[in-house]
This record gives sequence, structure tokens and C-alpha cells, in this order.
Amino acid sequence: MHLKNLQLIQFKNYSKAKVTFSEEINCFLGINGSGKTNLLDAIHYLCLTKSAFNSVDMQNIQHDQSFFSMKAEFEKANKSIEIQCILESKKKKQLLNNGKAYEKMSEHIGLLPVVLIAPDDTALIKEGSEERRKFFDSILSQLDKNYLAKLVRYNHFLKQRNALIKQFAEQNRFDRNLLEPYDLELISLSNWLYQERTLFIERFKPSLLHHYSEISGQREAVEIRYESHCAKADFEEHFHNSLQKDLIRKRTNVGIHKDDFVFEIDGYPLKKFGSQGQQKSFLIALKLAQFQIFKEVTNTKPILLLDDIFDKLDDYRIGKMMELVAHHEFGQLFITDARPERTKNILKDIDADIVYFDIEKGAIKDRF
Ligand SMILES: Nc1ncnc2c1ncn2[C@@H]1O[C@H](COP(=O)(O)OP(=O)(O)OP(=O)(O)O)[C@@H](O)[C@H]1O
Repeated sequence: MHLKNLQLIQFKNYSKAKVTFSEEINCFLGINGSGKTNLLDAIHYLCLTKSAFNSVDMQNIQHDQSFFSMKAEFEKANKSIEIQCILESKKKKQLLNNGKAYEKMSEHIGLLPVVLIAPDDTALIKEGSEERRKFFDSILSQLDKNYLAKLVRYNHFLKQRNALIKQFAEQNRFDRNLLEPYDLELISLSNWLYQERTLFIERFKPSLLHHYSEISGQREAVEIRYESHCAKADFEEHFHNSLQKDLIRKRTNVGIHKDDFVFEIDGYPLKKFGSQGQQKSFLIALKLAQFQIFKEVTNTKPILLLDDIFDKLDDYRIGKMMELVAHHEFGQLFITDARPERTKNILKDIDADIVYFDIEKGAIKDRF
């Protein structure tokens, strides 16, 4: 699978841009703030229906403009797929596949797998559990439409139950019959999603540990543990017993929306005790494991977006990544860097079709 070309209108700092890509390695080069990452983000948008960096869709429309449009042609299994995404202010985002609009954005998820490695984006490690749930849910959803459908249903019922609980608490009344259908649905969906997450982590873990030891060259032992209320044999009871607490806090406190994936280093939490280098290695290992699982399950190499890795990683880790590139472990690659000479030097011995793009203030100036 690869991206053949991309057209942007009023997306972030691009007024208008049109570009064709190499099937192998594409490098976006230009000074800080020129718009290199914005190009990666446009690719992310078209593959996953949203920005990797700004979750407020409207903020991705160019300042002082009222819409953005982006269009790209992908090739997958010898078929051409044209994806267009249009967002007008105060209107619903539109996504079209070969000219036909999707009814739901979720229908598109999984068609065009993509993995983004942005070593500075350590929120996945440092922030709360929501970031990690989002990461694993995104992978599972891209791999299995049924998972995504069940997750969407869970979130819908959770929202409804929370609204009802809030109403009960504020009106100082309570009706068990009204609550019961939501409870039953949330308990059943929690159990189902828990099983899927458990099976996934069992498969993901060996790949994560392998990539960590490869990329870090360190001997410390890393670990990933999946924690969930559903792991308890009496989960259903636990859910019901939480009702008083739910009414006080005006929301549902038990269920898979509270799951976490704990990362450890030598038995201690990575976010507290891991060095910056160890955290970065872990982050890359997570993404490489993601890449590998996509490749195995879908038989397709995802598009790989490497944001600023030459600047943010040390020589050892860059060397390890480049070994993977040289051995053609990846499919189509997009790399950003503010220092053209460094990129050219790092890639000089790689036997691949490499195209460099000169990016300047939201414009693609040159292709060489
Ligand atoms: N909605 C928007 N409208 C116009 N410009 C925007 C919008 N959103 C972001 N930008 C601009 O995009 C630029 C940042 O682009 P980007 O993150 O792609 O830079 P970069 O080349 O990757 O930089 P760096 O090398 O520092 O990572 C900034 O100048 C920012 O102001």
C-alpha cells in the first residue's frame, strides 16, 4: 500500500499544495515551523479521519479561512483509492472514498493503516490512562471493525448512563428500572472488550519487548501490564456496588473506560523512573510493535510517518531505525527533518527510491 499524491487547500499553513510521492522514502525538509509535520498530519487525517496533533477539527482550517479540503490517491492491492476530506466551519466533516461519502467516519478506519513515530510526543507514557486507552483502541479498531463498533456502542451507553446518573443526583430521585438496561449493556460490553484487549496485549507484548531491547541496546527489563476492573471475578458485583459512589460523583466509576496499560522498567513505573532515553526507546518500541502487528494481521505494510526522529534520537537509536529501513522492513516512509544535510547523510547508503521535498512557509518549493 502506498500514497501516490496529495492535494491540500487551506489546511493549517498550506493555502494550496499539490505533490506526488515516491513509493519508498519521502523526506520533508525545511526550517522549524515551515510545515513539515503538517504534511504528515494531512496523511494521518486521510488515513484515520483526524489529526494526530490537534483534536479540534476546526483548528486545522487555515487561520481566517472557512474550510479546508484535502485529497489523496492511495494504491492498495493494485487498486486506486481516492480519499477526500472536506471540513467547512459549522458543518459536519465529510469524507469521501472514490467520490462516495461515508455515512460514518468509523467506516473508513482500518482501510489505510498508518503508524506515526514522533519521539517528542511522550504523552502516551507521561499522561493519564486515557492516552494509552486511545492508543490501543486505535490499533484494535484499525484491525477489527467489530471492536470499533462495540467500543462506539460502549461509549454511547456510558454517556447515556452518566447523563441519567447526573439527573438522578441533581433531582434527588432514583429509578433502578431506568438504569438497568444501561448497566446490563455496559457490563456485557465491558467483558467483551476486556477479552479482546487481553488477547491483544498477549500478542503485542513479545513484539514490544523485542523492539525495546533492539532499539535501546540496554539490558533493563521492560514490562506492559493490562489493568482492568473486569479482571476481577466479581466484576458485575463491583459495578453494581459502585452505584452510591456513582451518584455522589455523578458519573460511572467502574468499567473498561477506567482500564490502564501500565508500562514498567525493572519493576518500576516507566513514567516516574524511566530516563528520557528509556522513555523514548519505549515509545518507539510501542510504535514498531504496532507496525509489526498491522503487517502480520493485514498483510499490508502501513505507511510510516517519522516526525523529527533525527533531531530527537541519539545516533545509536537512529542507527537501529536505519537498519530496519535498509533491510526494507518498512513500506512507504515519510520523514521530516529541519537539517537537509543530516538527512541526506543518514540516508546516503540506503538503497531505495528517495525523494526530498523542500518545504518553505506552507509551500512545497522543490522536489529532488
Ligand atoms: N490552522 C492553522 N492555520 C495556519 N497556520 C497554522 C495552523 N495550524 C498550524 N499552523 C502553522 O503551522 C506551522 C507549524 O507547522 P509544522 O508543525 O508542520 O512545522 P514543522 O516544519 O514540522 O516545524 P518543526 O521543525 O519545528 O517541527 C506553524 O507556523 C503554525 O503557526
